[in-house]
Amino acid sequence: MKIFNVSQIRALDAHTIAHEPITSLDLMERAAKAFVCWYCARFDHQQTVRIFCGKGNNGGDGLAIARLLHHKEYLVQVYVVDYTEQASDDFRANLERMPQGAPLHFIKKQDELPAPAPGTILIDALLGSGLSRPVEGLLAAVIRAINQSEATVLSVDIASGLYADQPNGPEDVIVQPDYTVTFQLPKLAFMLPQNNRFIGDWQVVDIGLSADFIEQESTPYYFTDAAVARALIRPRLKFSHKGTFGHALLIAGSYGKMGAALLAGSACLRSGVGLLTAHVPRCGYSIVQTYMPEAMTQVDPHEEIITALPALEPYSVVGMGPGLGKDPQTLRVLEALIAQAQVPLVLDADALNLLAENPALLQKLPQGTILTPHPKEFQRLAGDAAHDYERLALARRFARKYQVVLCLKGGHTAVVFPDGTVHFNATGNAGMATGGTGDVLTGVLTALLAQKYPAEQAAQLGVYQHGAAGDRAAEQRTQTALIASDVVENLGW
Ligand SMILES: NC(=O)C1=CN([C@@H]2O[C@H](COP(=O)(O)OP(=O)(O)OC[C@H]3O[C@@H](n4cnc5c(N)ncnc54)[C@H](OP(=O)(O)O)[C@@H]3O)[C@@H](O)[C@H]2O)[C@@H](O)CC1
Ligand SMILES: [K+]
Repeated sequence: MKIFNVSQIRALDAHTIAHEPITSLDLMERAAKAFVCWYCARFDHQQTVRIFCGKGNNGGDGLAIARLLHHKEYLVQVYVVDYTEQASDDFRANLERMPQGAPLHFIKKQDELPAPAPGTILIDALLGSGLSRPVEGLLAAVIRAINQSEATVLSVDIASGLYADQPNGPEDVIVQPDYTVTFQLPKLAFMLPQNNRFIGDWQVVDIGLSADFIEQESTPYYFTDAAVARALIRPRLKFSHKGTFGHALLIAGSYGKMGAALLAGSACLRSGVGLLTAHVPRCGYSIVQTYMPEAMTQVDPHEEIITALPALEPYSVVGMGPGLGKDPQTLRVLEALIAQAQVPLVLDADALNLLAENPALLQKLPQGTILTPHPKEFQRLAGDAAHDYERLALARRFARKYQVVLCLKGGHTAVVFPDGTVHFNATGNAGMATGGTGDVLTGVLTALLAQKYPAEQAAQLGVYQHGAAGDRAAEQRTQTALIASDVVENLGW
């Protein structure tokens, strides 16, 4: 699925109106119906719905939603925030369409706001993607009141006050919804951790905007959902043998951190690799042999850390990083690996920290190497960013410059290709913010590269499946109880 910026969304809107063709008022009606359909599937007639409308098209949506819910005999109260004389044409048309007797209130001053009523549903249709400046005055007061209420808050298209494709200021007044129901395509703002409070559980509803336009319009931003991920999966053919699926080498673990090697290794085994060899310090020998009978073990000469690179000939991919530590001898191994590797690499955790401390190595990374930093590791690699949009720009430049695939881990992990395109991931949950889940991802990616998935597709599919396994684990266990081994247990596609 593509993600468009605001001017592209406007162009898509205009293209649909001109070429379907459909009037903008009918398109607004379609959007309102899609919202109402979503609403009615989740909320019953018991709760009063308070709909707060601005005077642009987002407010027009709000009025149309109010009329449709009123006809369905929901208990609706409509509040038009009358902060300006200006109003969009479709807002005005929908105001005229409000049925006689529908409870419609105009709010000109803050003291005309209704008293809070816990248990109500608030629909936020104040401002949509047309936001052009920080919210002030009466609108800001209404937003503050919405945020202070104990009601369930639903934003139409996007939380009022939140920019769809650029950073907000720290003092900006923005609705904090429980849900955002957005039209046709997700907004870039939904992907970024800094907007966490201003998104809630977001859902896309289809309003039939031009599929041709969406296909032809180019964008650097994409969303990897179930359909995209499914299309990436290669079937395992009947006459395959273990050689078909590659032989992975995993260099991981140190004294006290053998768990990282086990998590990465078992995830690799559960992700379809043909053969796995784990290269671990001597202290890890019986641990790996006992816990992962399916893997072969190569022991390092050193008891506690990795100090030697094994001969690489047998292997079709190398994953390095989980639980390594940063000893100078381990750095030598990483340097040798980067210099000698003729196969794809996955570098994670301490391998990334070693890279950050030795940036000259970045220039030497084989093309298509996958790096999987969490935000702190990325900061060490690429420097500071003032906000998430800047971090995204930094990530795109980094991936282009070093011709690597970056998996910038987070709520919607951003998989950045060497061409600078960004593929945000749909799956995963906050339960996965716990030690070891990153090691699991390294194992999954290593297995996919062993199976000859190109680095870009391995990253996109691996990140998706890792998150999906985490979602299944959270369903079984709850997010609170989820641990990294549960993610391994739930791998499989
Ligand atoms: N995409 C689609 O295909 C469809 C989109 N639809 C809906 O349209 C919405 C976008 O509509 P929209 O462009 O009219 O924007 P919206 O945000 O309602 O209002 C803009 C107005 O507010 C003003 N304004 C801006 N910032 C302000 C501020 N801080 N404080 C005060 N005022 C401010 C701004 O003024 P201006 O910048 O011009 O000075 C302008 O007058 C979209 O989110 C979706 O809900 C659906 O109906 C159907 C299909
Ligand atoms: K809104």
